Amino acid sequence: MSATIIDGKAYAAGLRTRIAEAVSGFARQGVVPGLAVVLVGEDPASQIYVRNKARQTMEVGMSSFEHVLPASTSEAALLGLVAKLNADPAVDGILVQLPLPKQIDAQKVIEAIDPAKDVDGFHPINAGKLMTGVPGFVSCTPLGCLLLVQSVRRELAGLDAVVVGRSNIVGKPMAQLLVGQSCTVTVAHSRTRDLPEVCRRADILVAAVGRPEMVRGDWIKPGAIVIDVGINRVPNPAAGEGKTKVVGDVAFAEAASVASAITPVPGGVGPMTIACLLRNTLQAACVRRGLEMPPVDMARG
Ligand SMILES: NC(=O)C1=CN([C@@H]2O[C@H](COP(=O)(O)OP(=O)(O)OC[C@H]3O[C@@H](n4cnc5c(N)ncnc54)[C@H](OP(=O)(O)O)[C@@H]3O)[C@@H](O)[C@H]2O)C=CC1
Ligand SMILES: Nc1nc(=O)c2c([nH]1)NC[C@@H]1CN(c3ccc(C(=O)N[C@@H](CCC(=O)O)C(=O)O)cc3)C=[N+]21
Repeated sequence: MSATIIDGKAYAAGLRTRIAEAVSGFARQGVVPGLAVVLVGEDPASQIYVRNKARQTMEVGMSSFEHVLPASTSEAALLGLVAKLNADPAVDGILVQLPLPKQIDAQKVIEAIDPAKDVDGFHPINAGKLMTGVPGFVSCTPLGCLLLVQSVRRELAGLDAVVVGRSNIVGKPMAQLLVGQSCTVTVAHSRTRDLPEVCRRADILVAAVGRPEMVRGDWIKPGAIVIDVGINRVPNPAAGEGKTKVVGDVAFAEAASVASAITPVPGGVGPMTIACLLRNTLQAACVRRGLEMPPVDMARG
């Protein structure tokens, strides 16, 4: 293995420390940023994950408002809660955990969130701002990915970037951010012809597909920076019957022998997503109160 392993867990911890410092500064002025997280349904993995967010929110000194609703919740009831959170002055950021149960139109819910509190950056207003280069909220996962790329390479202008995946929450905003850094960006997806060949052109390869270890070592350009967004739970018979483990969308060991830098799963993009959520909540708290956003996004954590 020759690649630098990009330690997202450590970077995220550094980012949270800088956020906590900024929050304690604001606390002296009587300002406490607040994040509301809404979970619909009892999926145990999501519950653990939402609890994790709540813990990290409180650890940086922010208020956390957790709303866990039954899977049978109606769209109207969820829209009602969103309206209440929009109007609540103690709430700076609102995150409604996706996916939502099928009786609820997720797009309707996303569009109901006040864009000034949309710390996920999923509202069309914020997506449009990203596309047009206007400051707004940038989706947490792509933002975290960009910070990790920049932790190993500051200047990205002119590099060829390939993003595999075109979802609204990861692939598309990731591509926009890389265009913003003057990369030449290709967005690949399930209809892409000869995906391995497309990936081999990438100086920066971002895999956001949701297919365990799909990207192989021989798809990687020697010296490339590889960012693995995938979170896939797969059986792990080596650890015992019925045991599982989490793997990314990239075959890690193979890729690490070709790339110059690579993010692991777990411990790469995932922890950055939550840290960026807290970062965006701080931004929301600043913008809503006319305060200046402290510089928390330095390169190295
Ligand atoms: N680490 C983190 O913080 C986060 C991780 N994730 C993880 O990232 C992954 C992607 O998430 P998300 O964007 O929400 O997923 P989606 O399912 O919304 O999108 C997946 C994308 O991958 C494309 N795709 C699927 N199969 C192939 C294939 N065989 N070849 C090429 N492209 C393919 C799809 O193409 P098409 O559009 O043509 O269908 C689609 O654009 C998942 O593993 C998810 O768990 C997600 C969010 C946060
Ligand atoms: N409105 C909304 N916003 C989201 O940002 C959002 C969402 N809905 N729905 C689900 C996806 C997924 N996602 C992850 C965040 C952190 C980790 C994370 O911290 N992962 C750790 C642990 C992985 C594990 O062991 O399970 C790691 O990669 O090291 C993973 C996945 C945010 N999402």
